[in-house]
Order: sequence, then structure tokens, then C-alpha cells
Amino acid sequence: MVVSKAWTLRQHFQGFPKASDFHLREETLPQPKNGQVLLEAVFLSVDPYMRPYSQTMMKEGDVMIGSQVAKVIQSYNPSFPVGCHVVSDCGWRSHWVCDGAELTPVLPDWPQDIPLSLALGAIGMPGLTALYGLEEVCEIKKGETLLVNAAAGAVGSVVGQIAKIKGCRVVGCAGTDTKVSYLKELGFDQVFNYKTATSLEESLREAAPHGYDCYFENVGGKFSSVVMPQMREYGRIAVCGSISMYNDTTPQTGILLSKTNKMFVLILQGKLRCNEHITSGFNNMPAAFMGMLQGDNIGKAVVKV
Ligand SMILES: NC(=O)C1=CN([C@@H]2O[C@H](COP(=O)(O)OP(=O)(O)OC[C@H]3O[C@@H](n4cnc5c(N)ncnc54)[C@H](OP(=O)(O)O)[C@@H]3O)[C@@H](O)[C@H]2O)C=CC1
Ligand SMILES: CCCCCC(=O)/C=C/[C@H]1[C@H](O)CC(=O)[C@@H]1CCCCCCC(=O)O
Repeated sequence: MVVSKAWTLRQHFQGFPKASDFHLREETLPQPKNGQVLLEAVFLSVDPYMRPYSQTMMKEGDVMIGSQVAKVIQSYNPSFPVGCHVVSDCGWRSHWVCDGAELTPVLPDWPQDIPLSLALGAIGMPGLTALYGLEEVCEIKKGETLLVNAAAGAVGSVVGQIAKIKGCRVVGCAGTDTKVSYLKELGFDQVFNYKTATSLEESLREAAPHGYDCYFENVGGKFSSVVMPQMREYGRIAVCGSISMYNDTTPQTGILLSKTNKMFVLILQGKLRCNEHITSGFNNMPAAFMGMLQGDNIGKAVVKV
């Protein structure tokens, strides 16, 4: 018998999440049956979507939604032998019994030099979102000027680097001077701290006097309203997220939305840098989640068990 730890939503968040909104419970798992496996969490993801989705997809008492990289520690399913790693959407749990239908195997040819945690970051959902938004939504072209906000985060930092690789001029905004320095190191052309800028409108205009061809929108709300008039004719906007609004108790005006090998190659060639903000300990899941929402992370926020 394995006793699993699980973080549940004790009560729906009102505004910014609080430690008391979460509850850590223990649950005894059943013995896996034929076709099933027992998973042990290795890295867990904390992502912005958990805040708005908790409101619409979860009831009080439910286990927090989320993905993790887990190791198979018992197996009655030949497709997932003991010792292999998988990505599972089983939520904020330390252990879980399930069948293979819900699991994505971590590629058997995963390069040794690339941390498995990147399956939750640049090689996973955030990285692929960045690539898709740039290539399929913005259809970005060499020589164009791109704006990305939440630029030092999991999605934003990949967006800016891929756009540079494609020969674009990249403007990024982030919420601390340390993040600004990091983005300059990554090769962004113009970066500013949106929290200390005297005027967002002027900082954006100074960074790109002729306006923006593409806008990768991660923040929404007032930020997007300021950007709109600075879009060039035939400009394209990838509306990816609106984190500035996720903790609102009263609605603001503004926008609210409801190729893996390629990424390995870029990382191994040193062209795509993937900083991670790693918090240690399953018990620190709520702190890691709240820290990410308030901007503590440079790169992808993950928890290492
Ligand atoms: N549509 C899709 O498929 C997906 C959408 N997303 C969206 O992309 C966005 C970024 O996600 P992700 O890269 O995972 O997260 P990040 O790693 O960027 O972490 C969140 C960051 O958001 C910034 N932030 C927090 N509050 C505000 C605010 N009020 N105004 C501006 N910035 C703020 C903080 O950075 P700072 O210090 O700079 O303020 C923080 O570090 C989110 O909106 C998310 O919902 C993400 C994945 C998939
Ligand atoms: C108003 C909310 C906007 C949120 C934007 C965002 O961050 C979306 C993220 C999703 C993306 O489209 C693909 C994903 O995997 C993200 C989350 C999906 C959550 C599904 C949870 C299902 C479950 O675990 O039960």
C-alpha cells in the first residue's frame, strides 16, 4: 500500500490565492491492477492557468489540477516499464495509480544533457505554445518587430529567443530589473521594467518608434489596451493569456481569452536557453504557485519533489 500526498483546493480563491486556500491530505492508493502503473512525482508544474481554471473546472475539495513528470515505480503495463518517465495530468499528487491511456511517455531518446523538468517547460506545453503562437498565429517573418510581455517567463522567454533566431527585432517587458538584465543576456533588443516605467505607452514607443508587427500577448487587461494603437498595419496578435486579470475580483476592461525535436536541437546548440525557477519539496507547491503568480520566477516555475 502506498500513501500519497495530495494538495486540494480547500476553498475557491478570492483574489490572490492564500496559503489557507490549500489543504494537504493523505490518501491510501489501491494496489495497481493489470494494465495499470504506480507513479511517483519527480517534477510538478505550477502554471498561471491553474488560477482561472480552478474557478471553472474545480469544486472545493478537489485535487489541484496540473501536470507532472513522474517515474513509474510499479508496472502491470508493458508499455510503461518500471523506471521509465511519463508526463501525467494527475494534478498536485506525490503518487498516483492509473492506466497508460492518460500518460504521455517521455521520449526514449530524450537527450541525456537536457533535464527532464523541461518536459513541463520549453519542451512541453509552454514551449510549444510559444512556437505555435509565433509560427501559426503571428506567422512571424524575418525583419519584423515583435513585442512580448511576461517576457522572462516560461512562454515569453521562449517566444523572444525563437523570434531572435528567426531574425526579428524583439522587445520584451518584465517586472524586475533582474529579469530585464536576463532578457538582455538572452539577446532581446529592447527590454524594460513595466513596473518602474514612468509611462508604458512612451516606453513601448521608444522601444519601437515605427510600431509592432507582432504582439505575443501574455498579460491582457490595461497592458493590451496600451499596445493596440501601436500595432502596425497588417500587424498580428497571438492572444496567449491574460495573467494580469486572473486574480481580479471585479472584471477589468481588456482582452480575456477563454515540434519537440526542433526544440531539443536549439537547446543542445545553445541557441535556446531555458532557465528554470525550481522550488524544492512537494509541501511547497502552494508557495511555488503563489510565487509564480507574483513574478518570483525567471523561466519556468517547477517544483522538484
Ligand atoms: N493559450 C495557451 O495555450 C497558454 C497560455 N499561457 C499563458 O501565457 C502567460 C504566461 O504563462 P507562463 O509563461 O506559463 O507563466 P510565467 O512563467 O510567465 O509566469 C507568470 C509571470 O507573469 C507575470 N505577471 C504576473 N502578474 C502580472 C501582471 N499583473 N501583469 C503583468 N505580468 C504579470 C510575472 O512576471 P513579471 O515579473 O514580469 O510580472 C510572472 O513571472 C499566461 O497568461 C498564461 O495563462 C501559458 C501557456 C499556454
Ligand atoms: C482564461 C484562462 C486562459 C488561460 C490560458 C492558459 O494559460 C491556457 C493554458 C492551457 C493551454 O491551452 C494548453 C494547456 O495544457 C493549458 C491548460 C489546460 C488545463 C486542462 C486541465 C485538465 C485537467 O488537468 O483536468
